[in-house]
Amino acid sequence: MRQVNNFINGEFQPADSAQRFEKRSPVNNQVIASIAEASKADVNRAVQAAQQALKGPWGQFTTEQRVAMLYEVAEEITRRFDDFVAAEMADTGQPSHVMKQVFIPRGAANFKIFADVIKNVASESFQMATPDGRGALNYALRVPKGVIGVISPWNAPFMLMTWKVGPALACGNTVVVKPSEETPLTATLLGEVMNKVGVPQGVYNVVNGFGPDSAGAFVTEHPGVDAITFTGETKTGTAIMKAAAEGARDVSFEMGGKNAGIIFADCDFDAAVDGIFRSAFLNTGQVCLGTERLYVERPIFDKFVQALKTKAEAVNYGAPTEHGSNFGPLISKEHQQKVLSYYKLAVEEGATVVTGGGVPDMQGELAEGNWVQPTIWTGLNDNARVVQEEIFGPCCHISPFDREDEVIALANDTEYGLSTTIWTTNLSRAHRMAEAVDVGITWINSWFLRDLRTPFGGSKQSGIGREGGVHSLEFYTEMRNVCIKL
Ligand SMILES: NC(=O)c1ccc[n+]([C@@H]2O[C@H](COP(=O)([O-])OP(=O)(O)OC[C@H]3O[C@@H](n4cnc5c(N)ncnc54)[C@H](O)[C@@H]3O)[C@@H](O)[C@H]2O)c1
Ligand SMILES: O=C/C=C/C=C(\O)C(=O)O
Repeated sequence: MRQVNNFINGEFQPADSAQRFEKRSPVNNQVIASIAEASKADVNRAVQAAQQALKGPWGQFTTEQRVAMLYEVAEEITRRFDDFVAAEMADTGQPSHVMKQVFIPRGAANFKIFADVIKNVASESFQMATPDGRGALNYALRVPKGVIGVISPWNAPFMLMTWKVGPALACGNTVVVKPSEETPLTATLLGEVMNKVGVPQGVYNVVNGFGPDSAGAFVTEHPGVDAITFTGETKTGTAIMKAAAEGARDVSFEMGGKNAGIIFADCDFDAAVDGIFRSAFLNTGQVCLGTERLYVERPIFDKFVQALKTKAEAVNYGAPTEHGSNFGPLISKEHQQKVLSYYKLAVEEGATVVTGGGVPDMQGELAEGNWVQPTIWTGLNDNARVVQEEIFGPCCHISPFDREDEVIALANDTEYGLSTTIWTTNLSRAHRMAEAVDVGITWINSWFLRDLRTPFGGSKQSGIGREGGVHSLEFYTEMRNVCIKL
């Protein structure tokens, strides 16, 4: 069985305490790896290594040298593409085409984009008048923040972890990464890449373990960690923010969502059905940007529900290694139980189950996997728990609407504000809607179409701060103003 160790100061090391935990496959719940569980002492060593690296060669690198190194990291990820695809498929059980087309290429892209940003960003400068008439010149310097704690989730592990490690390193910081306990494999593989291309020891460290009273809390509570970037559930973000308050350390948070999809009758119908099918069911619904509430203009409501149902009923369940499978399991038994509890609750709350609502009939060892059916409901009020709470499964509730102001109010009736996907051919309406829906990311006639230079993040309880392009620099660098009296 695969033995996964922590990666500290450029070395793969078992835990100080020799403690380990098991990683199970989502497709059949067989144990596939044994993971070293980092103790407080291990996290301490990782933070110290990261602090030392700031003072060592990495701290002396010019921007050009860092940029060249990050390009090499991206190229080595691409050279080892198949290893990353295999590791991520083993961890998540998701289909190979999703890994190959979206998640693993994004890992390499996340290093390249921030190398390009840091290479091209200009420094801000202001000239000012002074009473003696000679004036003064101000200019801003950007310096690394220090050791960045990276706490990442399981749903798109490599993409979401590198989305933070890329900019952190581009800006000259060092990192201590705590990947999700459910998906440690690609963060570990990245350690091999770092060593291969010669990233100095201590720049990239990985400690494995859980959240509270474990590696997650040890990282976020460590006074040597200068700032924390986190992707995960809103309630975890709340706990991490409390830890970050000690020492008044900065945070960047990407958190939960209960994203609304809005379909107007004038949309390109087939494109809208395809887009919503992806947004509700890609990655078995385990995408923070996914649609769990759908509002469809009344004239096309019945036709839309029927079209989405037909597509949902045509998925091919299967392990990623099985030919033709395009729909994977949920990440864990625990998450399967959570999603199924919402399937039950929907019925109790009075939903009409259009399709799904249970577990598919799987054969052989796959019967032990964390499968659920893609599920569509109608008929619930907007205040039903199923319409208000993030489920993070392959499911959505569809309501009809009649007026623009009505659907804006419905879309905004949530504590979250991550993203929305709006389908209409009326450009004026698209602009109006984009201003009115209170989210960080609005997609018009598309979903999850990503330009990595754009600001990415959520409003309300979906996030704090924006990452992407130059916006990442706000968090990953400290800005200093220099004022020169002329
Ligand atoms: N907004 C976004 O960009 C975005 C992207 C992906 C996922 N998400 C959200 O992530 C969630 C799913 O991921 P998850 O279940 O892995 O999230 P999670 O919050 O349970 O865990 C995320 C990470 O935090 C760690 N953690 C848990 N408790 C901690 C604590 N007290 N201190 C420090 N670390 C702790 C976990 O071990 C894991 O590494 C969903 O809510 C989803 O919406 C958001
Ligand atoms: O599941 C959440 C997906 C988040 C996506 C990103 O963070 C990204 O595309 O950069």
